[in-house]
Amino acid sequence: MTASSESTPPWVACFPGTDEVVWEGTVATERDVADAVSNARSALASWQTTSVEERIAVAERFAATATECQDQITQQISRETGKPDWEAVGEAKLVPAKVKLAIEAYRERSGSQRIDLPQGIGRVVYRGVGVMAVLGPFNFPAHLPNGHIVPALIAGNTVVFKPSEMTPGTGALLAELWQSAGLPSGVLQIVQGDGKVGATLVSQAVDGVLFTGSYSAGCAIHRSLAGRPQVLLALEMGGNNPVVVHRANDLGAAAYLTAVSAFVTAGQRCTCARRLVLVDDADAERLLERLMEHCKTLRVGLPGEDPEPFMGPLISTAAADRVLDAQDNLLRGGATALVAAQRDPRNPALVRPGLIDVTGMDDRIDEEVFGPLLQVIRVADFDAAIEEANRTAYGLSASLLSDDRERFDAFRKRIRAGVVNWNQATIGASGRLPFGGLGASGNHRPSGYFAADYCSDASAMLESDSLSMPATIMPGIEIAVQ
Ligand SMILES: NC(=O)c1ccc[n+]([C@@H]2O[C@H](COP(=O)([O-])OP(=O)(O)OC[C@H]3O[C@@H](n4cnc5c(N)ncnc54)[C@H](O)[C@@H]3O)[C@@H](O)[C@H]2O)c1
Ligand SMILES: N[C@@H](CCC=O)C(=O)O
Repeated sequence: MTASSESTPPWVACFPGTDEVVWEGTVATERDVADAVSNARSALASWQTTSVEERIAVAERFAATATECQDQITQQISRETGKPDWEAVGEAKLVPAKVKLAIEAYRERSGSQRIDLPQGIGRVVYRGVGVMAVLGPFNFPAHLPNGHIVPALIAGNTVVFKPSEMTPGTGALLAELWQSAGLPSGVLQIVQGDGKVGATLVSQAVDGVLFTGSYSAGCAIHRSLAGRPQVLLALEMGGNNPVVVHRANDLGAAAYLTAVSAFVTAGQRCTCARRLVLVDDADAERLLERLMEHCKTLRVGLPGEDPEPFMGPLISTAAADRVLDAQDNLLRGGATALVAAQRDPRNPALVRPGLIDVTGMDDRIDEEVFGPLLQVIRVADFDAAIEEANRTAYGLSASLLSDDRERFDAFRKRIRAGVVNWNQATIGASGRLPFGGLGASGNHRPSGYFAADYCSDASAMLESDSLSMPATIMPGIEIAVQ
């Protein structure tokens, strides 16, 4: 299933912040990538013409295998990302769960329809788009690529998958599980390597590119596809997500949900809250006190530690450096640290969460800091809070924590985000709902329940089962006597 290669450069993945090798392999050459796409193209005709029930049967075997191998998936995720056990297990469980959801979504959204029309029988028939390139991120190395791969395979596409260069082993394991489930040869190809390998894959004759990752990489892919409108591009990118708290009676719950939104997965979820928007009153102070307490006390640590940490390390020392640099820039620009994010001495990729008041800054930069750093912005009233929440080119997730229904009605009508929550964290999106964002966060609601939509092409068919002259003949055509 892995594209073969003779003299490719080696690639190792390490446990975050260390030299401990957790996966060894090779980087795909241009030739490997071209071969993988060609193999996927050769496998397409036969996979597309198998019945959907046969494809679903393979997906269900994959789900069964992934359930049996839950421990192995958990360990690989944990070794490559440093996620605490509770979190790595949670992600491993999402792998088989996605299959059930994708089958339901396929049947509900891509099931053939018959419509009786005056001119004959109308049918809407769905078939796969073709060869799909899937580019995965590191933060959910199993769940997020799986969210593209499962619906794509069920719909009859073949796939060339490039996992994140930080988490190649989890990607390789997913491909092995499909192989064990009896997926025909060529239908899922895997190529390993960094963004350059991803760019080579996108430049090949693929029919679709299903991407989850950063805005900058998504833009690069978009640019590289200019002039190829026939290639479907589904982009799931980042966010600069706000939590607005106003008229919340239970400030303890508000502080807890805000901390979870901002710091789960060490702040490395696309849906993590980056900004906390507060109407500047006494409640705001009380909420911030509780939140500062969470920042100081929540457990940061490594997988396997007892008691179990809430959050693990960032993906690498470089990623931790970027978060701490971003904090330094904010502080230099006029922000105040309520609790400064700090590196933990045990591992250079471990960072304790930070809470920074940026209200006084003249010029706040609209960028996604992918780590445990929450920026507080105080405003005069609720109207200003919604305006502030919308002050971003992104639009992925947004939460309002409030007991006031009218406030939520105003919020949901005005907020620009694909995921809009009320008295819920910004994270923890349901797989039963569409997922994705507006603006710089992406398009097509990729992943989530609506992934079924871009994995299938709809054909409109008009059918009559016998050939005869229509009842009405168009003007200007003489019909010769038979
Ligand atoms: N919206 C979402 O659902 C979602 C989910 C997870 C992560 N993300 C975002 O992903 C980012 C973190 O993940 P990451 O660091 O792995 O992202 P990334 O953009 O660095 O990489 C994602 C994937 O794209 C590949 N890639 C990079 N440049 C490429 C190029 N020019 N052409 C083709 N492929 C290329 C990478 O090798 C990797 O496989 C954050 O911005 C986060 O918000 C978004
Ligand atoms: N589905 C995840 C986010 C995916 C991106 O990182 C959540 O909402 O918790």
